[in-house]
Amino acid sequence: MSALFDARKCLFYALGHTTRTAKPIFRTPLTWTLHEGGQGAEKEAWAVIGPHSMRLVKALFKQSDKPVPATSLTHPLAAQQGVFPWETYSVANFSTRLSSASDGFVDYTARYGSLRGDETLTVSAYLQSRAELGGSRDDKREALVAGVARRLDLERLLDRPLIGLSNGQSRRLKIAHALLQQRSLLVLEEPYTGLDPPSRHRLSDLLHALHDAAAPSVLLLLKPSDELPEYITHVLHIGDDGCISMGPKKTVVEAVEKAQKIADGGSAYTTNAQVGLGETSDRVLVDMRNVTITHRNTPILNNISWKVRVGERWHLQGYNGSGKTTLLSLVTGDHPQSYTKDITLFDSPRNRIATTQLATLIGTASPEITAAFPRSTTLTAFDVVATGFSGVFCYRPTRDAEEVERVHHLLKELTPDVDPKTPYTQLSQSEKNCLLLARALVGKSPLLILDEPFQGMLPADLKRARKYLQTALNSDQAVVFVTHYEKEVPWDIEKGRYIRLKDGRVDFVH
Ligand SMILES: Nc1ncnc2c1ncn2[C@@H]1O[C@H](COP(=O)(O)OP(=O)(O)OP(=O)(O)O)[C@@H](O)[C@H]1O
Repeated sequence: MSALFDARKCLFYALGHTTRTAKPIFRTPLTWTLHEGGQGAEKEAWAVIGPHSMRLVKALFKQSDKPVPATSLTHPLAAQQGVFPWETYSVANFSTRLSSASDGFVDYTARYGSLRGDETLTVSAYLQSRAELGGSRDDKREALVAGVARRLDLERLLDRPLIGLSNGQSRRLKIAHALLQQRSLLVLEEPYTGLDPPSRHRLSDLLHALHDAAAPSVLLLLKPSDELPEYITHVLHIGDDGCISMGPKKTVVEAVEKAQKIADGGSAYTTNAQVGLGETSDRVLVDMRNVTITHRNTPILNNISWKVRVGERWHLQGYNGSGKTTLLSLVTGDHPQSYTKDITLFDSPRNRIATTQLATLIGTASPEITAAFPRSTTLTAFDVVATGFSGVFCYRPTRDAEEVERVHHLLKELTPDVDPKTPYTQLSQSEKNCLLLARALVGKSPLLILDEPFQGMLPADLKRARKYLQTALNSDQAVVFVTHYEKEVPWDIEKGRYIRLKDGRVDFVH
């Protein structure tokens, strides 16, 4: 089998910058050959770790940065197939939801209501259309889609509307989409973020099998904090300084971990016994009694009763699709069925309290909000945090000096390297996530709903954010923290409260 690319002492320069005046993007000359399906001297399976990994992939395949010398980068497989190098790979990227076609605000609550027009597009129809675009022949298309749906455990979901898929389910669909393009290499950008542990294992097994059979070969792009799947044998690490180190997994990982410990003084996941716990009282902020939610005869939540009191710190857990986001949408008032259920919020029956008022009483951060936040906005970093006072998605002027100071305080604590005047769109994904967490915290709301708030954060940002949650919340603020990973919970989980959902039911609570 041919190599996808062959780089020999290759340096990359930003287009338009001469090699005389500019520094190379990556400081280390790259010598790396990626073979299909891990062929070669050893069967290699590679992961690239570091914030600029996608830039490296684009430089290698699209020459979006200039390779120097020009002869130092070749693409034997593309040459053999008579195609362009960028036609030999597809990318599955997980930073936006599938339904978000525009640059404006995406109404992430639409999934809870009655669906209209293009919102009714089903998983099955979507996959068929992607297979068609991927060039699959009519007579082969059905079988191809059925095979991909089976491998990604999507068969049960084929009749669901796209918009109804949970975060984890839509990730599997994105991988299916990339597979249907039938390229030689599948590049997955942070595929594990937001997946529950069994789904992670299943995905690793699938990627391993695909890669081994070169059907297609797989290249993973991961964050430094991600666990490396077992089947990965080799790692290429790009440091913040642009230096590249590469080789067998164990050697590279040990060296990187050592360097990181020295650089930032230890792990992000330390917890002292009492850190982060609030002072509880008997006042109940959220009271749900025997709540059941169905969508077109599909049961989503089943007979849920749950109370959240002042100062309580809750860890909410449950596998992908178990109903966590739906449960929280009843608390935030985003779910239309919340009006007709037995739910009391902040001492009022749900139908007596306006959703806009709830938005000021609850600070929320979630992958849905991250994906929905307008990308065509002119908002600056400062403005984005200030929208949190009213929980809105458009410019909201600060009212007084106290509000201005509060925004600056959070910017300093959570994004110290970001100029408050920087347009939101120019920031990295990790910086955006920190700002959206600051947005949730800015109003010091009595209730915080933090749904996987660390998703997409780089280790230094995560460490800063977690420390802030441990030390700077008011003791009477109640928090619901959603994560698949106990080590992310900012307080001592033995002392905090816990609720686990399974198939829409409360499976365990303490
Ligand atoms: N409008 C809808 N139509 C059909 N099914 C829906 C709809 N909205 C949600 N669902 C289904 O309800 C289930 C619960 O979804 P929810 O987003 O609450 O799960 P979750 O626990 O938050 O998952 P994740 O961890 O993946 O985010 C999923 O199986 C989802 O497909």
